Amino acid sequence: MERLLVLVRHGQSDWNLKNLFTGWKDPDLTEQGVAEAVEAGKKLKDLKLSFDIAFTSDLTRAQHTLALILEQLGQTGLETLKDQALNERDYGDLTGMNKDEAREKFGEEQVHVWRRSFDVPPPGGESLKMTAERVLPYYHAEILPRVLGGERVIVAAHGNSLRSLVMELEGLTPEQILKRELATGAPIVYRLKEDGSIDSVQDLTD
Ligand SMILES: O=C(O)[C@@H](CO)OP(=O)(O)O
Repeated sequence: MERLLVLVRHGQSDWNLKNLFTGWKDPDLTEQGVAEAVEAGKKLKDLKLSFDIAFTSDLTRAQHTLALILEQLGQTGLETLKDQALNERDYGDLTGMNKDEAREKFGEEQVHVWRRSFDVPPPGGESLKMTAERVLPYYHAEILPRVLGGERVIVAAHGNSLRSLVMELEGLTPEQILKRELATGAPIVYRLKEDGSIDSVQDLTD
């Protein structure tokens, strides 16, 4: 049995381009983001992958990325489950703020802690730990059983919701996940063992 799980972060969004904290805000993809999603679809097609079910968040940039990938695969209309459990981490009061301006205002170190520490939430928002506390129960209840049951699964979501999933899958420590960045539009292809641990991983980042 194949037990295929592909994770892909959405392509560049309008707010990625403008360098704004995005979180639960809902900007669409830029032209470059569209191109990245199409490229992701082509890479999966080159590997001759196809899927039985897709999961995505409640946010446009992830849904749009998934739609463009499925188009490349000739799988438009694939059964897709959308859930806000897979949304980006909520950036709270930082949402909409320019990341460079935030560094000037609060200091480089503080902003880095808010962006990449495991358990320090940005003011009014979610830490990676809090994000994991909603992503992982959803993963274990809805996604993993499908993979273990032999359905080929693709998940299109966000930098931090996927980092929390990668942390669990790859067994990374809070220190290791701090340094793990996910590129926009770069699929990671996992094949899992019967117990849900990783059999093989192929990162399709250029
Ligand atoms: O703004 C955001 O929502 C995220 C993802 O783009 O940013 P960061 O890289 O700071 O986690």
